Amino acid sequence: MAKILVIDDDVTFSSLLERFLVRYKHKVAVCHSLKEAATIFKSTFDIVFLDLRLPDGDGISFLEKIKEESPEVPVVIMTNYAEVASAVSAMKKGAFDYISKPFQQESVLNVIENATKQTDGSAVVTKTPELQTSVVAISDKNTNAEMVFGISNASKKLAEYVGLVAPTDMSVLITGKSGTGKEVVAKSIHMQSSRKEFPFIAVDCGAIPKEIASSEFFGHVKGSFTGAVSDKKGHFEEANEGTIFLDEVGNLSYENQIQLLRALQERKIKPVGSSKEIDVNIRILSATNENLLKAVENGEFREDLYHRLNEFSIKVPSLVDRMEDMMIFAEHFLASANKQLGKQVIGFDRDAIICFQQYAWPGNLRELQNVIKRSVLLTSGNYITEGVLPSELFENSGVEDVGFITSLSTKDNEKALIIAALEKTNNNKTLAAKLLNVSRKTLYNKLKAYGLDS
Ligand SMILES: Nc1ncnc2c1ncn2[C@@H]1O[C@H](COP(=O)(O)OP(=O)(O)OP(=O)(O)O)[C@@H](O)[C@H]1O
Repeated sequence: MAKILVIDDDVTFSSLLERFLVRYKHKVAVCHSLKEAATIFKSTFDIVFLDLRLPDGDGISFLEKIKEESPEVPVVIMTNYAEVASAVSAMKKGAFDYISKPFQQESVLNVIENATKQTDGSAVVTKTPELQTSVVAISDKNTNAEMVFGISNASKKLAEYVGLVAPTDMSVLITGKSGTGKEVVAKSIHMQSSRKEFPFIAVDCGAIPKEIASSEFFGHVKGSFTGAVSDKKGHFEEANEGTIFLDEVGNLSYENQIQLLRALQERKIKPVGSSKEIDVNIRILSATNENLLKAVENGEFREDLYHRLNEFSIKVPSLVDRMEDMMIFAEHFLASANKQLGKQVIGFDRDAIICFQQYAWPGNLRELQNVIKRSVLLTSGNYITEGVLPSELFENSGVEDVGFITSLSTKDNEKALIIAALEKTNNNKTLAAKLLNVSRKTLYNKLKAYGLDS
């Protein structure tokens, strides 16, 4: 286990590297500017991964500073292919080695092994406890056991809304396409609320036949109908003091909607066949992947119930709208697939990652999770390769552009993507701009900035 400092302003890249290193039990601190790096850096780090181009200065100057103050700390330069010459000159100035972006997982592991071998070990025992704590805190910020918070703006907004509404007792309607993680969001709201010690009961409203819905929700007494051989508690009573999550709430029959509304208004339920009312104190979270407002307009869903359920609404983004998070989720699903299947697949090779980036993921996170689990099962080597990915990932889904759009948001492969887009469109700038989802003007500015305008 090494203590590693990553200095890179590319948030996506540094987050991927951080997660990868943490998976290998390293302690990682990340900073995105030289100013931040200057405050956090101490000789107690075993290795520093340093980008050469930072917003507030040149990585080489920071390398020189480290070599002056703590010459024993190995510094690994991170470069684009185009910058290899600068990396070599950095090595002349004392850098230990360099890795190219996007990083090959094996190269990173090798460089760490070599770098830690060369240090004499004394640095490891001189670490301060305070540093260890702060480093762990940084590494843990994006995950908890079940839910991964991404780094995209859409994910940040989602986490913010969840954090805001969770401590209140408001009913929340969670919308979003199938497989985006609506139930995970509901659970997270429950776990961040004062009801977290009480039950979280998830009910799939789409799976309950309308004839038995009231018995499922409110329970029944023995003998109240054929088959009611004993008293049964309903979901509302089971969830008492806690949270009930009504998934696919749009599928409830009109009659069941009336019963549900009554229970919500009166906060009392009456089991089928019983004359006794039972007080319930529950919070309602519900989810739908349909347009419930349209169902209201069409008279299929009661407007009064809609407003009861929708005191606050949260939209969970589709995976294509949070592609910056994709590899974070992929790493998370890889770790759980390894655990479930007793395998030790290390990661994804470059072509597999590109394939992931160019696919539309209509089934969202659930599909990504399934693809990864299947791939882990089929992988006999250390890395998931294109060869084990299902064929639908290679079919032209019409969203090839999506890979470009999202990738373009990361600085380091921007130039390569622009070149690829120009090649693909035979140098037609209008089409290339369309493919990259930027305006022609933006493309011209970027061509100029990268010296591609000649
Ligand atoms: N933030 C997350 N972190 C980790 N895993 C997640 C996250 N969001 C979703 N998942 C996983 O993705 C899968 C789909 O999530 P979930 O069942 O919550 O989606 P959903 O939107 O409720 O789907 P549906 O509309 O089909 O009911 C689950 O296996 C879940 O564990």
